[in-house]
Amino acid sequence: MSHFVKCPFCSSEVHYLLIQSHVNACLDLNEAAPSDQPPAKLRRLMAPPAGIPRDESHLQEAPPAGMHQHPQRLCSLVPASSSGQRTFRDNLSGGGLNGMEWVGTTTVTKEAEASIAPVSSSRQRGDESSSNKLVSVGTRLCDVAVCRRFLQRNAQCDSRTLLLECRQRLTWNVPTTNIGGKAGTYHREMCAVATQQLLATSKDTAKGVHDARDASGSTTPAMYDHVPLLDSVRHEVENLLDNKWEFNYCLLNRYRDGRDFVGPHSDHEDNIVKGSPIVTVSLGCTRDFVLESRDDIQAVTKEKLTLMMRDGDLLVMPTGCQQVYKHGVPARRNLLGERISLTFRVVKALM
Ligand SMILES: O=C(O)CCC(=O)C(=O)O
Ligand SMILES: [Fe+2]
Repeated sequence: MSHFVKCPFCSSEVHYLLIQSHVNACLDLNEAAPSDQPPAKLRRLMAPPAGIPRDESHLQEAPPAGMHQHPQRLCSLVPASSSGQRTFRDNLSGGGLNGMEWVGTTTVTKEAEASIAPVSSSRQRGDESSSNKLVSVGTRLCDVAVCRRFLQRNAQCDSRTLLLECRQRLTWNVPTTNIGGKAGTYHREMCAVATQQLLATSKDTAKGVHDARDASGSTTPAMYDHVPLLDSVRHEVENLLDNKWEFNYCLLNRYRDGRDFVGPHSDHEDNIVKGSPIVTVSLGCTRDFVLESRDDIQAVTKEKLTLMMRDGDLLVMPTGCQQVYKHGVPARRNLLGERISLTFRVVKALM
C-alpha cells in the first residue's frame, strides 16, 4: 500500500498528505492561476489511500467564510470552566482591529474535533469567498487572527512582484549561531527593513536584524523606501489595524524551498513596544505555520494549531501570544517553491 500519489503537474511522487502544498508550489513555479488547479482531482489525490486512517491535524486551516455566522456553536465548544486562562482575547478586540469578527475558539479535544468535522469537510483551497477582514482562530490559550489573501484583496498588490522585489533589492544572509561554543547556521535567509526614523534614532543599527539573542551575521536594516511596494503593504497592514501601530521594523525570512524551516520558538519581545502585535504576511509557496503551547505554561491540555499560510495571507499574533505559544514553520522536504514571510513589528529601537 503506497502513501505516495502522482502530482498532476510535474508527475513527481509525493506523500498524499503533502500533495496540496506540493501542487501549490508547482503552480507557483509554472506561474499558473489558482483557477487552473483541478480541485476535484486534487481532492481525490488528497484522499488517504484505502485502509489508511486520515489524520488532518497538520492540515487544519483557519475557519472558512461563514463560520463566523455560527459563533454560538463554536463558542460552545469551549466549556466555560476551561476558559479561565483566556485573557488575551481582550488584547485583540480592545486593540481596535478593524472589522474583527470573532468565531469563538476551538479546542483540540476529541469532542470539539467531532463537532467541527461537518464544517471542515467543506473547506476548499482558494478561500475566494472568505472574509477580507480579520477572522480569529485559536485554542483555549490565545486567539490569533487571520486575513486570507490580504495582499490580493486589501493591498491590491501583486505578490509575485513583491516577492521578487524583496529578493532582488534586499541583501539576504543566513545567520550563524554559536550555542554553547557549538557553531551552527539558520536554515533560512533573513534580512530586515526599518523606517528612516527608527534608523536615525537607533545607536547601533547593525544589531537590528535578529530578534534571536544567539544569532550573529546581522546587517543594518535597509530603509523601507528601498522597496516601495513593501512600504505600501506596510501601510495597508497599519490600516487593517486601524492605524493604531506604526510597524517601523520588518524582519523578513526567506525559505528557499521546503528544506528551509524555523523551529518552534517564541519571539523575544524585549525590544517590542508593549501591547503591539506581530503581523506576518506570506508570499509565495504555501507553508504550514504551527502554533503550540509552550512547555513552561500550565495548560490544561497541550494545545496545537496548524494554519496553512498561503500566498498573500496575513496572520496577527497579538500581544500575549508569545507568552503562551511557540510557533514555527516546519520543513516540508517535498516542497519546491520558495516562501518569503514579512514579519511587521513595532520596535523601541534597534539594539
Ligand atoms: O515565516 C514565518 O511565518 C515565521 C517567522 C518567524 O517566526 C519569525 O520571524 O520570528
Ligand atoms: Fe517568530
